[in-house]
Amino acid sequence: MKITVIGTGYVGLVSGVCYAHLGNEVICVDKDVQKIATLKAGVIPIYEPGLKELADACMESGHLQYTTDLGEAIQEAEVVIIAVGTPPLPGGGADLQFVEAVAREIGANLNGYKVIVVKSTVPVGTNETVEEIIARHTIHAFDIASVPEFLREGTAVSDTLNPDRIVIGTKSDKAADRLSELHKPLTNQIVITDIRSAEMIKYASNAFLATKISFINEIANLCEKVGADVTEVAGGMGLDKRIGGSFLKAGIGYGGSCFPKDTKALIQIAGNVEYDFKLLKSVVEVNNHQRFGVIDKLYRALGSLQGKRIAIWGLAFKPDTDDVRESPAIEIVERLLELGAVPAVTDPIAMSNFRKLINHPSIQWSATALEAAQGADAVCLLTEWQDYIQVDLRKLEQVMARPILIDGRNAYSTKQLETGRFAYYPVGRPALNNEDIAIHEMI
Ligand SMILES: NC(=O)c1ccc[n+]([C@@H]2O[C@H](COP(=O)([O-])OP(=O)(O)OC[C@H]3O[C@@H](n4cnc5c(N)ncnc54)[C@H](O)[C@@H]3O)[C@@H](O)[C@H]2O)c1
Ligand SMILES: O=c1ccn([C@@H]2O[C@H](COP(=O)(O)OP(=O)(O)O[C@H]3O[C@H](CO)[C@@H](O)[C@H](O)[C@H]3O)[C@@H](O)[C@H]2O)c(=O)[nH]1
Repeated sequence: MKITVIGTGYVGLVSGVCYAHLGNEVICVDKDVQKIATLKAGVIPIYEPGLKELADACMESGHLQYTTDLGEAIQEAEVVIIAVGTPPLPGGGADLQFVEAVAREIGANLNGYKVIVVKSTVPVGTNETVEEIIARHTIHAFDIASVPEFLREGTAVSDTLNPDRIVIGTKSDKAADRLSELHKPLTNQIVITDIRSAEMIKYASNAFLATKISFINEIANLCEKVGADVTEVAGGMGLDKRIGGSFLKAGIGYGGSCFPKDTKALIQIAGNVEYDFKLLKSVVEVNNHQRFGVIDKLYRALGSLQGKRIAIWGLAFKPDTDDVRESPAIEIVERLLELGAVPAVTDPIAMSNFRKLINHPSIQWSATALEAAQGADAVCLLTEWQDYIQVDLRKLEQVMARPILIDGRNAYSTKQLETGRFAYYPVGRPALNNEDIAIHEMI
């Protein structure tokens, strides 16, 4: 099938490469001239395991092309996929300007029947707006379909090639058949539904996963007070098939380009029809608060943070990505700076993206975990990178000024900790060797 994917971000690039890998003829388009030049040179502008190898092979086989020429790319295609960004507006709603601009371009360039797919995450009703915009600019027939994307960053290629389901929302049998044909090699689990339900499935899925995370974080906070261990609790809960064990890892809360944005957008979608989504508002509130548990524990361990060197391990919102969008590390580092601490930050690949957001003179940029920990009063693990989990704790203890380890991701086992004398503060599990100095009301 001839496919054009508009937008070569995490979703557009990964989807385009994977469709090409399946043997389709794919053109990936972006208006960012620099990005397309980089891609043409064989360099992948995002960190995503396995993507480069797949993209190289598809380029070599001639199944994948990159261009900035949107008009020609649209004319070449049987299926046009919109995968541009829908970033949050200041009020929390989704900014649809990129989607709408692309719709106008599609309308202006249609040269015959095509299936137009909206893969970007968009509020309910947006596909209908896209349809109207295209129709206003063309005399040609076309069908519209909502095919939301469920990939996760860091595992985007394997998620795309092995999806749990493909959702196709359309009122056209022809579009449903064509898109089922395209996705059949990936899964038998193809859900054909109406457009509005497809749009809602995406938001409801993200909101539900975010709810699981906030729920387990609340249970973790309670576990700390009653002396239970949240990892045991989550393990015991997750064995119930009705609950399921995934997305029950307590920590410093969710970040990234999707959960924070999509939960707020769904609250606004509800508000627009005078529905007060109380549960989801609480999910967001719990998440916003959860990250400051790290600061609270630093206070308990150290008292005043003025002048204290605090090593921050991990800046990305999760491992295996260089994405720092809405990473809890941002507000944690900002709070440390406000409190007069000296954050010594490190991340295997997200440092330069983080530096674009915060470049305060007090921040010590460290190349390795041990360098950040050198002379530190405490280490805070914020992203569970393998390198950090496997660090030699004996060596760590030797380089630190005080052996205090705040584990924001419950990444260390009790067995690992037996080797050192760390005052250890996990999330929702009993602390070890702690002699709390001060307990402050932080928020
Ligand atoms: N990032 C994820 O993990 C993920 C997963 C599922 C769904 N989504 C959703 O998919 C959409 C895309 O997300 P992303 O993270 O890939 O975004 P992104 O910001 O990484 O990439 C968007 C790309 O679209 C390009 N673009 C914007 N306007 C354009 C135009 N007129 N013509 C051509 N290119 C244009 C931009 O230059 C950019 O390269 C969003 O709606 C997002 O919510 C994202
Ligand atoms: O048990 C858990 C699971 C995740 N997280 C955090 O939640 C955030 C999001 O993680 P994850 O879902 O793995 O990454 P994303 O790439 O943001 O993917 C989510 O957002 C995408 C964009 O909409 C969707 O396509 C995916 O299905 C959805 O999982 C990260 O900060 C994680 O640290 C937890 O704190 N506890």
